[in-house]
Amino acid sequence: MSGPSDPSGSTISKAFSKIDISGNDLPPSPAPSTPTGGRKYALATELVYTEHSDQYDSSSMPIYQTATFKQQSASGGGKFDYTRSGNPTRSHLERHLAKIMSASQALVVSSGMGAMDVITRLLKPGDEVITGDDLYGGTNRLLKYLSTHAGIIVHHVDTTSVDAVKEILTPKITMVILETPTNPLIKIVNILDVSKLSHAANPNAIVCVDNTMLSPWLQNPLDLGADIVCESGTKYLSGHHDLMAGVIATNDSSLGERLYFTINSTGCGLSPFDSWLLLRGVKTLGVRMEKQQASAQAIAEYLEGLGFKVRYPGLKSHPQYDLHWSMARGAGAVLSFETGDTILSERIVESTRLWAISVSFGCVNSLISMPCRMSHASIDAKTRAERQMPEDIIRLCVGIEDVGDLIDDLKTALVQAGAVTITVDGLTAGAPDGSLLGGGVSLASAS
Ligand SMILES: Cc1ncc(COP(=O)(O)O)c(C=O)c1O
Ligand SMILES: N[C@@H](CCSC[C@H](N)C(=O)O)C(=O)O
Repeated sequence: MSGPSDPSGSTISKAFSKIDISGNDLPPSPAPSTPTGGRKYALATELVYTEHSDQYDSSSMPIYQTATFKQQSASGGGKFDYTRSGNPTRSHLERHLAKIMSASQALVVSSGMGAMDVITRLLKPGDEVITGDDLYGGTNRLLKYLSTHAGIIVHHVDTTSVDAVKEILTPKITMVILETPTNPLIKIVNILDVSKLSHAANPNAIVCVDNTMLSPWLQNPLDLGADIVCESGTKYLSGHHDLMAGVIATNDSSLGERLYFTINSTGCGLSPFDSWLLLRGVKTLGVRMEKQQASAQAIAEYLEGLGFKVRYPGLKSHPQYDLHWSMARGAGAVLSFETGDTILSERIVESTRLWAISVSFGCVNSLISMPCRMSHASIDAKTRAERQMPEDIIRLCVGIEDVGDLIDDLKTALVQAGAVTITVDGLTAGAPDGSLLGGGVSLASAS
C-alpha cells in the first residue's frame, strides 16, 4: 500500500500532530476517551466510560457546534482549525469508537455508504476487488458504479465458500469486501481464512469487513485478520434511527492517514451534533443488543417451529452455525424467513402492526421488510435471481419491545395473511391444502 496521497503532506501532518498515550497517531482530540494508565475495562464498561477535558467538567461531552476555531498566531497551529478537518466532539467520538472496535484509529463520516465511498477511494483504476454475491444493495450499487465509471474490476463470488474465494484470488486483488452475516440471506463468511488467503496472495491487499449486522458488541473483524472494519452507524451503534453515520476503523496507521485524507478532502466527516448523538447511542449498545438478540432467538425458534424456513445464526439448523460462533459472541437481531410465495409474504408484512414496514435495522423498534422490493431493490431482478435471492424473503429486525407482544403481532399477521393453518394441534405453516411450504410442520406449542 502506498502512503498518504496528500502531495504536500501538510494537512496530514497537522491533523496527526498528536501522538496519544498508546503512541497512536490520531486526529486531534481534547483528550482520549479512555482512562489513562492503560487499564482496559470490560466492553460494557468501556461503552459508557469516557473522559474528556471540558473546561467546566461537563458530564456529557459538549457539542462543539462551530465551523472554525480561533488561532493564537498568524501561522495557525491550534489543535483544531476547521470542522471539516477535525472537531472536538467528532474526535472524541472517534477515540471512543476506536477503543470499543479493537482499533487504534476510528473515523466517522456522514453515512455507512459514505464510509464505503471513503474506503473504495483507496482503489485506483485497474485494481481488482473481490466481494460477495449476497451484499447490501447500496454497496452493490456503489461497486457497480466504480466498475462502470472508475475502471475498477469487481468480482462477485460466494464469499461464504473459502474455496470460491481462493479460486479467484491473484496478486492483482487489491481489496476484499466482506459482510458477515450477509444482508439479507444471513450467510456467514470465514473472516480469518479469507483474510489469510487474501494477504498470502497479495500482502498489500486490504480486507475490509462490513460489521453492521453484529456491531462491535458481538464481533471484532480486526481481531480476525481484517485490515479495515466499517459499519453503518445508522444501525446498532446509534440504535434509535435518529441519525445517519458511518464508521471506519483500522489498526494500520498508514491506512488511517489515507482514509482521513479523503474525509478531509471531500468533507464527509460527521457533523458535531450527529457525533454527539452517536456517542450517546453507543453507550446503550450492549443492553440494547442483548435484549434484541434474546428476542430474535425466541422469534426465530417460533417461526421455525411453525415450519417456515428461517435464516438465523442462533438456530442450530443454520448451515454455518459453528463457523459463526467461532467468530462472534452472539447471533444478532436480524433474521429472515421464507413463505414460498411473494404475494403471501406481502400480505404478512402488511398485516403486522407493531412491526413497522421499514428499511434499516438496529433500532429499538422492530421492523419488517421485503428486501427484494425494498433494501435490495437496487440489485436488478436478473442479478437477484442469479444470486438466488428468494423474492418472497421477509426480513425481521427485532427491537426492544416485549417479545410476547412481538410474537403475538406476528402470529396475528400470519393468520390474517393465510400463511398458517389452524389445526387442533395448533398453527402450521402453509395453506390448509398444504400448497405452500410443502405442508409445513405442526406444532402444538405454536398455538
Ligand atoms: C450491511 C450494510 N452496510 C452498509 C449500509 C449503508 O449504511 P447507511 O444507510 O448508513 O448509508 C447498510 C444500510 O444502509 C447496510 O445494511
Ligand atoms: N432506498 C435506500 C434503501 C436503504 S436500505 C437500508 C438498510 N441498509 C437496509 O438493509 O435496510 C437505498 O436506495 O439505498
